[in-house]
Amino acid sequence: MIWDLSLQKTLRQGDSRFDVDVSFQSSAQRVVLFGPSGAGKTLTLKMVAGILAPDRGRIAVAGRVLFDSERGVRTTAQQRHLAYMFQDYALFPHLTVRQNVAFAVRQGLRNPSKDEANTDVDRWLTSFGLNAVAGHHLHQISGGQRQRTALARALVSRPTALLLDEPFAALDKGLRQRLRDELKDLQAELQLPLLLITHDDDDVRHLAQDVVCLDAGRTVACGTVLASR
Ligand SMILES: Nc1ncnc2c1ncn2[C@@H]1O[C@H](COP(=O)(O)OP(=O)(O)OP(=O)(O)O)[C@@H](O)[C@H]1O
Repeated sequence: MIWDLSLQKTLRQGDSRFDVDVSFQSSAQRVVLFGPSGAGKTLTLKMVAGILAPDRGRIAVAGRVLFDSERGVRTTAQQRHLAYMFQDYALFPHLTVRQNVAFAVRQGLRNPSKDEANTDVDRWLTSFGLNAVAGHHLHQISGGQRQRTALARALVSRPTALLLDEPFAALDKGLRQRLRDELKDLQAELQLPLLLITHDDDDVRHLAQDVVCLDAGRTVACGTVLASR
């Protein structure tokens, strides 16, 4: 089993309340989380990443138990060693492409210097075709290059799995297609478990080995979600 999740959490904000009750098991490496806006996809990914604590449940990825409320297992996000890529990429605008990628391997609190040598950083800058813009700041590069910078930063820390929240949402159709293919090749090469959120049917068709559908905070049969589109 690659993904073994059972998550329960209640969130409250003022008078409103949102209940998450998500469970799924999958032996597929590439799993897509699919569902309408507000279904609880990002909350689910944040719980897997260790950014948000479930009230109860169990999270195991590729055989490692990351959280188990019954057994008192609660690993931190750092201990989980998963790479999480946010919807807006969460890159640092004041750093260059190289510094953003190197950020994940920095030592201590100091930002990486502009041309500090690091073979892992070089490897990913080269793999993603970012060498020519390595010294550029984020406003000087394209949307696709920003997306690749975020992916390179996620991979440079050698994660044990990749969690991506709408990684292609900000891109036009052609670029989206190309980067989707690149991601698929990369995942196959590294054999990294991948959990990806999307709204896009094409992502589901091309990337998913397994699809988990969410609606109103719950795992539901995919027939209903796909049919309502
Ligand atoms: N801290 C919070 N307190 C209360 N409710 C919250 C909190 N965070 C998120 N929610 C609610 O939980 C629901 C699910 O949010 P989530 O971000 O997981 O949706 P999503 O499926 O990722 O949607 P989208 O596709 O639009 O990104 C939303 O209705 C949101 O308002």
